[in-house]
Amino acid sequence: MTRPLKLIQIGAGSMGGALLKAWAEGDLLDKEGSTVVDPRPSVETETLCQDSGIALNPSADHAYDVCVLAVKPQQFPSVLPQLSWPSFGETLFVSIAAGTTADEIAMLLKNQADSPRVLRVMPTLPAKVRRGVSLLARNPALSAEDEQIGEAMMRAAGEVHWCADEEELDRLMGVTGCAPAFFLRAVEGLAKAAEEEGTSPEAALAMAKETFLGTAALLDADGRSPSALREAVTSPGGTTAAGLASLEEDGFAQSLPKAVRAAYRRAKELAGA
Ligand SMILES: NC(=O)C1=CN([C@@H]2O[C@H](COP(=O)(O)OP(=O)(O)OC[C@H]3O[C@@H](n4cnc5c(N)ncnc54)[C@H](OP(=O)(O)O)[C@@H]3O)[C@@H](O)[C@H]2O)C=CC1
Ligand SMILES: O=C(O)[C@@H]1CCC=N1
Repeated sequence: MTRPLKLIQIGAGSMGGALLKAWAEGDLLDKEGSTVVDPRPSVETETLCQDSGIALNPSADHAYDVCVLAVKPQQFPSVLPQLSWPSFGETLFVSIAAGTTADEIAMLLKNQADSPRVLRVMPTLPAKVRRGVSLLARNPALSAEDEQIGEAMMRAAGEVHWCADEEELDRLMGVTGCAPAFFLRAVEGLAKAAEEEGTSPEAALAMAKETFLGTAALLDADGRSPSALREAVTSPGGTTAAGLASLEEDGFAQSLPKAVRAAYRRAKELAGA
């Protein structure tokens, strides 16, 4: 892939806005030839479009290399058939939605394009700072160039992992797409614990957040596995061992696999929503 991409993005909310920021900051896009559509764009999106030259809610039509579908899965049945850009002939559709399958999307787009090619991607919110992890699902309907384009887009926002198919993507989305919320829930929980011990809310959040960030930085820099680093924190017969034992008593070992399976079940429910 050598040429900058002309992109149209439908939806620039939480995740769409994060990806847009990563793409606008790099050299992946032909920004003057790209467009964002969102009926109520955030101030951040308005500013980003103004600064980068990306068009926001224009009335004029262009031809686009890629159309990113970034509305909620529940909005797909109403939004996709209404897309009114007639220049979708050769466009690759990239969906970031949980659950909704490539076949369902192609059906919803049947009035917009003949045999639409759909790549399903599951990004993560840290894409906003180019530290995302994106799952991409192989699809026999895609060409090698489609795969290259999809991979280049998601690499501009962090790491990529190709899944053999959509089923694998749905099974793994809890480990990637949802997991930032799981980690952040742990930060919230630790901050609450500090508050319960009499610390001010600001100091409680600061210590929980910095401990989380420091641990992530250590994991990144140190070279040891998470298990080895956990053991390095856990002095034999000490306080961490007591805390970990309490977590295990509460079923901690099972709770994350259970959460990943709950996300998968919800993805299946959202397919066809
Ligand atoms: N949030 C995340 O971390 C992740 C989300 N995803 C996927 O990303 C997608 C978007 O999720 P998220 O960003 O969280 O949701 P948001 O609700 O934040 O974003 C959706 C955006 O689409 C806008 N929108 C609604 N109708 C239209 C329309 N007709 N045309 C254009 N834009 C429209 C919404 O506007 P309004 O709010 O005014 O309705 C909103 O700004 C989902 O499919 C989700 O599964 C995937 C991975 C991670
Ligand atoms: O909650 C959701 O459904 C989306 C997909 C993964 C993260 N957020």
